[in-house]
Amino acid sequence: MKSAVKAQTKSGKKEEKENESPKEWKLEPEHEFRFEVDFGTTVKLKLIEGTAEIFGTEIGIGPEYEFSGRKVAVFTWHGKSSVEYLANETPMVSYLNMHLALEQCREAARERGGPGPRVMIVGPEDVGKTSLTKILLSYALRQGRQPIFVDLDTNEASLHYQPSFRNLYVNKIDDDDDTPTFNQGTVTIPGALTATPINQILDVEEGFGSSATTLPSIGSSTTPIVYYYGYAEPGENVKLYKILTARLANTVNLRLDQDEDARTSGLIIDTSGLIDNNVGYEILQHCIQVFSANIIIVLGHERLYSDMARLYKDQSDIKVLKLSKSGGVVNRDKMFRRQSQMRKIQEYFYGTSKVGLQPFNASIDFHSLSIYRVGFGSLAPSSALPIGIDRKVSETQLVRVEPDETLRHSILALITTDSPEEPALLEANVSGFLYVSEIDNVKHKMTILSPCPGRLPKPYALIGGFKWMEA
Ligand SMILES: Nc1ncnc2c1ncn2[C@@H]1O[C@H](COP(=O)(O)OP(=O)(O)OP(=O)(O)O)[C@@H](O)[C@H]1O
Repeated sequence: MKSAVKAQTKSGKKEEKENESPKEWKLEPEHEFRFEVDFGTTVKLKLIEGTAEIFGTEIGIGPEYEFSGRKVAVFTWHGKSSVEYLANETPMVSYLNMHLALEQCREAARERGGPGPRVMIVGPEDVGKTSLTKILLSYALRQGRQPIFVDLDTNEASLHYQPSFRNLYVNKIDDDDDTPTFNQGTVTIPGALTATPINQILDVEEGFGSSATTLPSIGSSTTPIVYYYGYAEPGENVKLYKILTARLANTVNLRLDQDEDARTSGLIIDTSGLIDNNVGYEILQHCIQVFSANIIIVLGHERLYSDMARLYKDQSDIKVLKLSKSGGVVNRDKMFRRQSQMRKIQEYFYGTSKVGLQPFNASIDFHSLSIYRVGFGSLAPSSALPIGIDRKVSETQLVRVEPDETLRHSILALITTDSPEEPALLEANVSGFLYVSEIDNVKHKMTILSPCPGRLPKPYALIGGFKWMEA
């Protein structure tokens, strides 16, 4: 069988004119067609014949897929042709073998009724951790599994749901079983720690999500779980990051107790690229422990692999494995990362080019929303902390933020708690995000952009370090 793809570039924000004629590529078996698309440029891609996949998700023959601000690989297992400028050295066979090994663990788990593999993917920045996560999740899904995707990379918001259904504020937390829910049909933003049961095909254009029309009901076991850390880097507030990841792990375990398919399918955990052997290792070991990860895949880093293998050599229940980085993985500079973060926030409120959303502006009184920042640490040097508060305590100290000019352009995470006390506030799950567009100090009002109209569900919000400007 022959696989052929056609790609066409479109650029120029204003005219949106198609400025390149389509090109056609034919892929040999186990070859990859790689391309990078800048922000402001769009590449349309179409599979003409054969079979192909993008980070594990199959693309169909016929439809046009659009990419902007993305770095993409189209891979085929079956193609046949002789075009030598397509990449033929890909580690996809080793990724498939990894998947097959995980499948064996899942099958054994199903027979025993026990837990499936809890896989954590670790490595430095830009080695393809998120891409491997997508591939393993997609392959598992294609075999009828329902793994939970845990995203501990606060730099990115990989979770992307086609927001065809928006009813954020009816988000409910069932106090009895302590399983917070995050409504389907939303995207999360950078700074969030999330766990999402993957039971629908991943969206090839956006990375994660679903364009399926059948969405599970609110509060079902398939809705994502979201906590707000508020910063891009786990090292920014290590104590808070550890508290929230432990909390997320606990909630995931509760979810798994109730859902046999997810339990036997296991977890795939994507991590941040922080691997320095000081706080990076401390955080990794903490995450391995709280999620009871039993398969650690080290991607593209020999030293990290040998350190991890040494650290867990006496724990026979934990396997440390290594896989190589794909030659196609692209380094993203600070600017590109920042643009990706801003785009995710934009999409949270306004949707994507395919599924647009209409957020709502509202003017609310200062006193109708209590905003808290976690930690003095990120705000002030030790010498500037209030007397009697040391930095360790201050990292998780809740500080009430009085609205003023500095709040303008901030992102707020609305949390579902009835109590303004620690730890309820600190560890509450997120029901949605708001953007503060204006502050009126005279009238004591702020203008917020909200994904849905009406009253705020709970009057508490957390603020982190993210600022955004409406384009
Ligand atoms: N085989 C490939 N061909 C082309 N591009 C790729 C390939 N694999 C990954 N990429 C791209 O390279 C970039 C980095 O990959 P990815 O996000 O998977 O790395 P990461 O290790 O998760 O990075 P970080 O930890 O910094 O978030 C992404 O833009 C991704 O789309």
